Amino acid sequence: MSRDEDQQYAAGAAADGGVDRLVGPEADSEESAVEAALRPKELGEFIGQPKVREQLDLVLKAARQRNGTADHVLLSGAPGLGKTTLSMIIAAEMAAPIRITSGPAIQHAGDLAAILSSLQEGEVLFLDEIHRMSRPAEEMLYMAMEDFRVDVIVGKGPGATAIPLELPPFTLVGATTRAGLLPPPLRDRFGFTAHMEFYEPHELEQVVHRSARLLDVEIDTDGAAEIAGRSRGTPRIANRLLRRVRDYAQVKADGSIDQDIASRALGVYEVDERGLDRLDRAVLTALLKLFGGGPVGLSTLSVAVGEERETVEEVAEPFLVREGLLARTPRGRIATPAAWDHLDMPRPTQNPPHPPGGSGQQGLFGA
Ligand SMILES: Nc1ncnc2c1ncn2[C@@H]1O[C@H](COP(=O)(O)OP(=O)(O)OP(=O)(O)O)[C@@H](O)[C@H]1O
Repeated sequence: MSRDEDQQYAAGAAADGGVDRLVGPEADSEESAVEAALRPKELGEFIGQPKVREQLDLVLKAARQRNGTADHVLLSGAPGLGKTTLSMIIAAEMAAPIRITSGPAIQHAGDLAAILSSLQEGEVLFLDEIHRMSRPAEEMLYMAMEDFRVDVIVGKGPGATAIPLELPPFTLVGATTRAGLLPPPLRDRFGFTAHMEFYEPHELEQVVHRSARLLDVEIDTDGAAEIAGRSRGTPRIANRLLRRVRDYAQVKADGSIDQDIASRALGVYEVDERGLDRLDRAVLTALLKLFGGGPVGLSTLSVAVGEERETVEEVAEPFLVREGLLARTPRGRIATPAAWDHLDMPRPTQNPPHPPGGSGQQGLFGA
């Protein structure tokens, strides 16, 4: 297909709202049904995270042998790495039902009491974003986790009384993107804590192959590798990119995916070989072209790319930092040598020029 045809395809995709932050790690509102279909259902099907799998397998097997309830589990890690999936696997492996809720949905202790008091014996309670629960709910959870009991407060003021309520044993699976935000008394009440890492490219390749099989799409090894390499270490993004490449293959070719199709399709969606999208590249390009690689302040950089400060800081920068393309320093943002290479720009041979009114200090290329 010609470049013009690809551009027309891109315009059509944009009109569908399809190109907006294709590489964002959070699920978008329409994604949950598709994700449900692609979730591994048992531990043996779960790809990657070998240590977490091995340890969790022991925890669950031991609980089953004792005919007991599994210890409370805390899962931490970036969005889209499989925390929800793993919580469902825990329930399935324990042949237990699962209740799913999230920290922001529990604003009052009463909300939590209602959920806890309706749990069945052995049920798994998945509490996503557990670090965003209200303080009173969090305190109620301490007792529930440790003693399987809550005090329900009836009445207000001096006449208020606490009525103790026994709970059946249950397994709490808490998920958080930042374990460090949890108060230590809460963290300490989990019997098993697992940190989920970003996935290796070969693991994401397996995710892509598995999802392609479930979606009934033909894909070869190089096609899967191409998608995996652009998926930012995140299965959710790998699955999303696969679906977009599938669209392209269906509309523009015979429906099967090879490296050429994958690379053209993701070119249309402006996701480059390393997984950077348009916003990431705009930030990097401004940093290199306008500010000679920095250091430059976040506000200035944001104005230069026409985005909010928060967008640059929270949406673009974390991945650029993780990829070793940008560094945050007390003097401002600086590009690393790898950034010049990635954008195919010659590395400056001496100290980069300083931004107008800049600090006059040296960037990574400094002596
Ligand atoms: N190890 C894995 N193997 C295969 N597919 C996976 C794996 N981990 C995640 N996925 C897929 O990635 C998608 C996102 O996973 P999941 O919803 O579990 O992530 P999460 O960490 O709970 O994200 P969030 O924090 O945003 O809720 C799901 O469709 C799931 O099928």
